[in-house]
This record gives sequence, structure tokens and C-alpha cells, in this order.
Amino acid sequence: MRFQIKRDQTTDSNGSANHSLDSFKKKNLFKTRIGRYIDFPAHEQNDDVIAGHLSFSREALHACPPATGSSEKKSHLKLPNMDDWEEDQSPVVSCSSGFGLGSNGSDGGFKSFYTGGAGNDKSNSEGTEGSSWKMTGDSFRGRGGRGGSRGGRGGFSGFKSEIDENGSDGGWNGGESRGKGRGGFRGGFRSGSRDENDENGNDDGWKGGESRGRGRGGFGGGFRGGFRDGGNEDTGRRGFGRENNENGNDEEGRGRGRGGFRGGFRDGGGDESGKRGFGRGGFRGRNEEVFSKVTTADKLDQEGSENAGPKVVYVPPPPPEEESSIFSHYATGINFDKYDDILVDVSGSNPPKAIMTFEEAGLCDSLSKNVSKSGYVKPTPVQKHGIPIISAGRDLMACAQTGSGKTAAFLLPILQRFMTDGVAASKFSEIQEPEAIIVAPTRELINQIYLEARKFAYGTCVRPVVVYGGINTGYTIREVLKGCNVLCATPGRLHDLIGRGKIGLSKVRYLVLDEADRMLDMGFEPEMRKLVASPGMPSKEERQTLMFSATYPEDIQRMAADFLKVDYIFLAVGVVGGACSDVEQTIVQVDQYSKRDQLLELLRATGNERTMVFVETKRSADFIATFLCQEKISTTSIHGDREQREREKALSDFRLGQCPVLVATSVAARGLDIEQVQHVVNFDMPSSIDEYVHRIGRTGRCGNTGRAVSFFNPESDTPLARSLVKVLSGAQQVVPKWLEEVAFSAHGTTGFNPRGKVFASTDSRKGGSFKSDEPPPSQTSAPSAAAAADDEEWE
Ligand SMILES: Nc1ncnc2c1ncn2[C@@H]1O[C@H](COP(=O)(O)OP(=O)(O)OP(=O)(O)O)[C@@H](O)[C@H]1O
Repeated sequence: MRFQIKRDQTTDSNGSANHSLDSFKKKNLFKTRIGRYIDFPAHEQNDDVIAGHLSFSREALHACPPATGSSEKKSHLKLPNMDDWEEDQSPVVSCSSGFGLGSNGSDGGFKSFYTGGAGNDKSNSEGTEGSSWKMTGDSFRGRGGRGGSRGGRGGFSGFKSEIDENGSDGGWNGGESRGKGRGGFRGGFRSGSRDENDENGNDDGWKGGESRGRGRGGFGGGFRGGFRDGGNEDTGRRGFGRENNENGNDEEGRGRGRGGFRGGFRDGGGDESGKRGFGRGGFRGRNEEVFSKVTTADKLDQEGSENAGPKVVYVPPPPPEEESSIFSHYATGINFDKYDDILVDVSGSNPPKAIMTFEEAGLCDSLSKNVSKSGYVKPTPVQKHGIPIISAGRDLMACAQTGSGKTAAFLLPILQRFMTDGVAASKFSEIQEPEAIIVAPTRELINQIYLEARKFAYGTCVRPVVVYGGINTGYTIREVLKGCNVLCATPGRLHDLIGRGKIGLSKVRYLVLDEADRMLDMGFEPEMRKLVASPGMPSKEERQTLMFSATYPEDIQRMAADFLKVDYIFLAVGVVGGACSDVEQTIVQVDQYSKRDQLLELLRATGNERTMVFVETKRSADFIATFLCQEKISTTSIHGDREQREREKALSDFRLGQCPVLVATSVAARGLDIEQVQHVVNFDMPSSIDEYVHRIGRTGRCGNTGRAVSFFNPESDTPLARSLVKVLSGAQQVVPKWLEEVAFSAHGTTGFNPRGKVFASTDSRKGGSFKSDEPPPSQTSAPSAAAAADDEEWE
């Protein structure tokens, strides 16, 4: 476990804190927060190491006076305990005695901002913060409104200026301006770091800081708004809208202040929405993320555009080139042959006949060889049906259970077509025009798909390329310009490259949406529509559009039809939205306060089994992973606030078994194919049943068996009960009596189940959805918590 101060504020590019304890003290920074806790083996948990990671000397550490109310010598490094957590959800390391706001949570929003120092009660004193603030004012003040924003923030900005490696003026200026308004805190920092990284000049930072400092936008959104709008005083609203940046620096604000505020803002203001934001839901992450959903468009900027924030310098290590690594695979499990027994429903006119073997797929030699080197002996059902459908030129919406080989089902026929017809895109062009574009919702998933494409295309003339956010754009462009036939992309970076004229769409023959229901829900639908309407993109009649997922809510199916030819084929392997029956599912009734102990007990019992622990919020992910490390369980974590380098490292440590426990938010729920994940734990139940199906599908893949244990807290999870009962019985799992009762009591009492979605039992064109006890589609097409729960997790 490694502690860092919050990285965007204080860490260098290696992820280590780069300032001294003195700088905290000097700048009245009395509190700081646990940042990331990565890669810090449990046995290294002692002051020396922790201090080392923070660049503190042991002496400095111990010279530090104890935190208020504590006589404990090491209280400056005291980890949060669950009680603190429950109250204020903010794991805080006290660096010294201090009085940052709201140590008990009531003013937690601002605590997040480390106001520290003087001025704690100068709340909202900037008249110019005006209406945006007031819109949700009550709630805002309730939690975080009393800001001490000037004093505290000013100090902090100074601090941050100080840590600007380059000592650029931008940082200082930002800091100064920040001092004037609460927004300044972030804005200034960003302006500083922007300067630091901005290759094109650095006045922006200054201006950003200034505007944020003065305007209401400054509070959190100001960072973005001010930044982008270059000093516009009136950027508050925009600022708020843009705050959810991928770099995670708004974490505290989202958690408390900003999340709530955002909620209010999106809902058009008013106390009610404000309350939602600032209420429990908001600060715990659910509501906050619901509301941030709309800002997906912003993520385009954040993800791809260098104009949108500090330049991303991370360049991922190149994937291994040795054949053995490229083709490394895990064995199919004992239930692989049972796939053949799953009922398959193919609808649409004249569906091509299924193949029974890979030989029947008519793959060229290279592809055939690559298939067998991958350990594939016979196709899975989705491959048996999907490959000939795609080869016949038909559009396809395919639904098959998690881990059943959907990726190869679309890659193989596409590559085969390219091998037959030849590919055009060449490296001698300044604009690359891929013949296939594959999109997926997360960086890790798209990278995995790319690796699969690279594997199957091995030794052929087809060149797959991957582009996603969080890595250096220049590097990405250079990779693309080396030639690109199959472009694997997350939407944000894709649009960015299209906008930069590096990717042309006119040669696209295949458009593939993996996790299609996710790609078409609230978060990504606009981006997908924008993509198909982009200049040069062939119309749906001229291209082939392929959609794959394990879940397809009916409303999404209907919408998906907009992207497909009228005669598309719907392929359902098993029950649409059904869970993988190779996963043994256990639902445990818990209350919120016993979860942690139960988790510990469970992990101790499972020993070194590779386990994914899903939690609902990024903050919880940090907290639970920290907690497990303390308990000497080697743990890492992945969530949307971690830098890409950290995310990839975490995943790699987990894959290699170096950290057998991975705590994850929903960012890791879909698609990830990791060998030997024997166990999934839903520490928090997900926001939707679809998410549940995807999460537990990280185990029990490709005929292997797995186990999933879910902590069900009736207080918060009852809306999921009915769908859960359905999924359990659909997968022939034991349904606990108490869950049936909860589900029954929920029935009729909740007219609208905001966390459930409509299952489509089959092709929605047949009108065959389970409607009897599920909410009507019109209701579920509202912004779903599911879509939102992980807003910032997705790309
Ligand atoms: N025919 C096959 N024979 C052996 N292994 C296969 C076959 N098809 C796929 N696999 C392997 O099964 C695993 C799961 O495949 P894949 O990731 O494509 O599943 P998926 O259906 O896309 O899952 P999810 O819904 O979680 O995205 C991969 O390791 C893949 O290499």
C-alpha cells in the first residue's frame, strides 16, 4: 500500500508526492487526504515507508503534532476507520492538528477542500457567486457552504503553486486568484499544472484561475469552466457542468459538495435537487453520478483534447511481442460443452445457417492458425451463429452470456473479410481511414479487444490500433498514423482524433458496438449518434453494424434499431440479460455496518483466490482497498479517478496474481476477461440488474465455474430485489426466502423501480419482454442509476 496525498494536487508524474511536510505546515494546510494506496505490500506498512512515499522524513513525520483530540503519536497518519467513514465518507489523513472544516462530516464538502487555516466561516461571501450557488444554496451551505473559502483556499492554492515543479507563474497566479473565491482552489491548481504541461503556451492557466477564483464556477466546475473559457467571469454554470474530469481531481467535491450541486444544477436547481445532491445519495456517490451523466460530452474533451486540461503524458508500455504472450490463453472449463445445450433464438429474415466448426467458417490459413494457437477448438454458440451472420453481410444485434466468446464472434468474420477483399488503409497517409471501427465503454476493455484483434490478425496485413483516453495524444496519433485498418476506440478519443483530422470515416465497412446496451444508453447515445452522423461515415445501408452484449434492456433494443438496417438479425443465446449459470450466486443479507467484517471473513476463507470486490463509488473503492491492505490482504484497486498508469498497473498486478484482490467500481464490470477470477463479491449491490449480471460475469468464464457473493442491504437494495430473484431463478440458483419476501413486499409498493430495467426476453420486435412485474419501458428509459453509477468510470 502506498499513500499519496491526492495526486492531482501534490504528486509528480511518477505518482509520488513531491512536497515536504513543511510545505503543508507553512501553508496552513492542516489536513490532507489519503490519495491512492497502490502497490504497497502489506509488510511495508510502517512509518518509514509511508513517509518515504510521501517524501516526508520519519523525523518530520513524528515532529508533526498529533491531530486534534488525539493523543496518538501517529495520528497524523491515522487511517480512517469505518465509523468515520460512515459519517463523512472521507478518508482523511490528519497531517497535523488542524481545523479543516467539518471533520465530523457536517461540513464535509468543504473539508474536502482542505480549507484549513483561517476563514472557516466566511461562507459564500463572494456576492458574485450569485445565482448558481443560490440555486442549491441551502443544501450547499448545509454541507459545505460555509467555506472559509478565501483563507483556506488561498492557502491551499499557494501550496499548490509551490508544488508546481516548474515553478511557473501560472500556478502562482492561479493561486492568487483562487484566494478570492472558493472556486479558485481547483482552478488555480489546474492553471498551475496546466502551465506546467501546456505545450502551447500558458496564459490559459492564469486566466482560468482568475475566473474561477472570482466566479461561482470556481468551486469545482470552475476548474474546467474557467479553464476552458479563458477567464470568463460568468462561467460558473459551465464550470459546474464540466467538472467531472477524468483526472479525478474533483473527487472530494463530487463526493459532497459538487456532486450535490451538480445534481441541483442539472435538475434546474431548486432545493429539492440540491438536497438530492447533498443528501446521502449525493455524497455517497449514487445520485452524484446520476447527475454527472449528462456531461459525457465533456468527457470527450477531457479524454482526448489537450485543450481540455493538463496534457496527459502517459504512454503505456507496448504489449508483448512474443508469440507465446500474444497467444497465451486460459483453458476452457468443464462446462464449455454445456454451451451447446443453451437455447438459441435467431430472429430476422433469412438468417444464415449456423456453423458447427471453425473449419466451416471458411477462415483463411493465417486466421485458422491463429484461432487454433489461441486454443479455440470449437466455436461457442454465439460464434456458431454470429460468424455466418456477419460473413453474410447482415447487421446483427447479438446477446450472449458473459464470457461466452462474443469478441471472437465479431473479430473473426471481419478479419476474414479483410483477408479476402484486401485492406486499403495505409501508413503513407496523414489521415487514416480504418475499415472497421470497434467501440467499447472503457479503456481497459477496448485495450483487451485490441489485443484480441492483434492476436487474430497476427501475421496478416491487417493492422489493428487502439486509442483511448488517459494516454498521451501524440503517442496515440503516431500509432494511428503507422496505419490503421481496425480501430479499437473509446468514444471520446475517437471523436477527438476525428476532429483532429487523423481519422477519416469514409472507408468504414464495419461499425461494432461492444457492450452495445451501454454504448447506447444515456451516457454514450449522443456520442454514438454523433459518430454515425459524422462527415464521411457511410450510412447504415452502406456499412455493417454489429452490436454485442450480455444484456439488452428493451428500450435500448428499440433505440439500437436506429443504427441498424431494417432487416438486422437478432441473436439471443439463452435468456437475454440472463446471468451465466456457471456462476454460483449467493446473496447475503447484511446491514451497512457489518459489510466490512463480512468481507474480511469471506476473503480470509477464500485464501489466495483471485477475487474482484465491487463497490459503488470510487471513494469506497479507495477506502475498502485501504482497509484490506491494513488487514494484510494484498489488494489493489481500479476506478475512474485513478490515473491510467495506475489503472493499468492495478489490472496487471491482479492478472498476474501479485494482488489477488481487486477492489473495483463498475469500470471493471463489463467485458474484462481475467484468468482465474474465482470469486466476485458485490460489497455494494450495483445500481441495476444488468450491472449485476456483468459484474458476476467476471468469473465463470468460458465454461469455467465461479462464485459470486453479494451483500444485500434491504435498506438500500430493495428496489433490485425483484429483478434479482428473476436473475437467480433464471440461472437455476437458490433464491433465499428472505429475498423473495423482500421482493414480494417491494412489489406493488414501488410503482417505479429506478434501479431495475426491463428485461427483454427476446427480440423486442417480437414484443416479447417480461412486462408483468417490471416497470414499463417509458419509465426505465429515464436516466438510469445504472448508467450513472459509474459515470466517470466510463470513457
Ligand atoms: N471458441 C472458443 N474456444 C475457447 N476459448 C474461447 C472461445 N471463444 C472465446 N474463448 C475465450 O473465452 C474467453 C471469454 O471470451 P470473451 O471475452 O470474448 O467473452 P464475452 O462473451 O465477450 O464476455 P463479456 O460478456 O464478459 O464481454 C476469452 O478468454 C476467449 O479467448
